[in-house]
Formats: sequence, C-alpha cells, structure tokens
Amino acid sequence: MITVTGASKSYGDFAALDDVSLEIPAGTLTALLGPSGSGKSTLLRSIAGLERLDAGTVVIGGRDLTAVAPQKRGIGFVFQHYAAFKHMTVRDNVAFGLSIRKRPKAEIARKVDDLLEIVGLDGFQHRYPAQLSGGQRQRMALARALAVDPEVLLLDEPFGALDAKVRADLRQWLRRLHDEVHVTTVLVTHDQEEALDVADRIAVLNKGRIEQVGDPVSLYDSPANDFVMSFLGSVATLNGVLVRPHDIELEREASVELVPQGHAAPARVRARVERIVRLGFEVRVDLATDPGERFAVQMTRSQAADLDLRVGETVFARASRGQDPQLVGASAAI
Ligand SMILES: Nc1ncnc2c1ncn2[C@@H]1O[C@H](COP(=O)(O)OP(=O)(O)OP(=O)(O)O)[C@@H](O)[C@H]1O
Repeated sequence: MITVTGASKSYGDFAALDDVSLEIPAGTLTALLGPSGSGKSTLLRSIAGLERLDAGTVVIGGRDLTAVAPQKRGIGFVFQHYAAFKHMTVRDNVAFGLSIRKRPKAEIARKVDDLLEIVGLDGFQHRYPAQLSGGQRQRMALARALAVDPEVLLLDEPFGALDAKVRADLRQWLRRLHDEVHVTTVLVTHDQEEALDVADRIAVLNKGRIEQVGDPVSLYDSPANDFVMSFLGSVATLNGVLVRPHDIELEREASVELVPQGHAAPARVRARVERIVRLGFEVRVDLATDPGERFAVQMTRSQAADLDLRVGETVFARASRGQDPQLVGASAAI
C-alpha cells in the first residue's frame, strides 16, 4: 500500500500539488489521470522521492519514506524517454541493478532470462538499445525496473512517445504483465482510454488536486462532477445537463409517458438531424436544436437502422439513464 497524505508542492507561487491525499492498495495498477499540468508527474515523482514535498508524507508498505533517498525506497521507475545505457547490450541493461548489488552471476543470469521472457524480448539479449524499436526499448526499461524486485513500480507516460497502435498493444501487454507480476504499479497518463483500459483504479487530477478516485466503471458511470465526466469520455449537453452520447435516446414523436405524481415530466429536446456518420459498428448522429445548440448521439447500427433517420428531419432527444433522477424515477415506476 502507498499512502500519500496532505502532499503539497509549489514552484514559486504555483501550487503543482495542493494538499493531495491518496491511498494506492498493494498489488493494484492505479492510473493518475489528468490534463497536462494537473500535477500527475509531480505526484509520481514525489512518491519516488525525486521531488521533495513542501508538506505531507509518503508511506510505502508501512514505512514512512518522506525523507528517504529515491534509491532506498524500493521503487522501479520508467520514464517516457528511457535512458538506456547505449554501450550495453539488452541483457546488461536489464542486469544492471542486480550487478551493482553484486548478486551471484548464476542468479543474475536466471533472473534476466526470466524477465526477458516476461517482457517478450528473449532472443534480443545481445542487441544494443539502438537496435530496438521504441516499444521494445520501453519493454526493456520495464524489465530493468522489475529486475531488483521493487515494492512499487512507477511509470510516467511510459508509452507516450510511441504511435497509437504500438501504445494500444503495449497497454494490453502491461495489463497482462501486471496480472502475472502483481507489483503495485502507478501509471501516469493523460489518455483516458489508456487509464480505462488498463487500470484497476483511477485517480483523476485537476489543478494539483484529486477530483475523484475509483474503479474505471464507477468513474465512468458515476462521475463526481462535470470535470470528471468530461475528462473520461465525450459528453453532450442536453437541457444544460451533461450526458454521454450513448445515453441519449431519439424518438420521432414526443411520446407521452406515465410520470409519478409530484415528478416533472422528463425533459425532451427538439432537434434537427444534421449529419449521420458511420463509425465501424457504431453510428453517430449530429444534431442541432433551434437555439443552435449542437450535440451528438451514439447508437448501434441496428438501432440506427430501426430509427431510419434522415438528415434534415426533426427528432426528440432525451437522456436515457443516469443524469436525470426524475427520469430514472419515472422509468422505474412504469
Ligand atoms: N521544476 C519545475 N519548476 C517549475 N514548475 C514546474 C516544475 N515541474 C513542474 N512544474 C509545473 O507544475 C505543474 C504540474 O506539472 P506536472 O509535470 O506534475 O504535470 P503533469 O500533470 O504531469 O503534466 P504533463 O502531462 O504535461 O506532464 C505544471 O504547471 C508545471 O509547469
């Protein structure tokens, strides 16, 4: 378990971290997610001891490490641009931490072989870093960080410099690696898809503070506020309320619905179909209201086929779930 309590860090009069408290359970893969400048790296570097906090504590596995040097914290760290030793082979790079700890040669050889297999680089041990792809280099960096059996693995946008396809592959790979190795891992990312895809838990940061912590499903389905909702996926504004594009239903007619006494009828918004876009198996319908408010609705191809919408026609949109408690109450009562 990593426990950060009351962490604050300022650069001049700018507060990069403002009284942040966070618990990271042992064995989890936790993502620190937020826009650029929200303080993710500062928090990660503070856990690593690479940044000195103005106030607050960092406790890992029950030990208060706030004043302990980075190399004595039992952490492995991987940066976006990993600085490999260029003159050393992949094997020697991975073995580095074990060699300087003077571990027996046979133990080093066995461990490095195991790690290279885990990260999918067996067969590459005699290459030099310049002879690896960007993705392979980052995997080597992970193997090197894991070699010394860290209590905690800290990853700062480790796939940030790679192209989208390689990134997507590597995050699947990281998830599988984590399921195999189980080391408590903290991943900094500004990519909500990456966080939702790999993490057990996500802490959303904004302006040096934590907005919400939770598992991906609860954050996506029950965001604590508009910032978290917008940051975790696309949103539409319907009658001034934020709604996910696939949580909006379209109807041809403004149907009359049974509403329990004392509840207002759920709001429907009249809108014109501006554009219908096929995105693989999904369909996005772009709409505009009379006052000129634009929003998009996402649906499956079969829903779109059932509706058989035409550009230019008028439809009625309403939130189908979640965002309007009166609406939820009404549908539950029917
Ligand atoms: N050494 C420094 N000196 C001055 N300001 C700094 C320093 N390090 C970070 N900052 C500022 O602190 C804020 C938080 O930086 P941090 O790197 O933690 O953000 P981040 O969320 O990781 O962003 P990014 O995704 O862009 O890396 C930023 O506004 C940054 O400019």
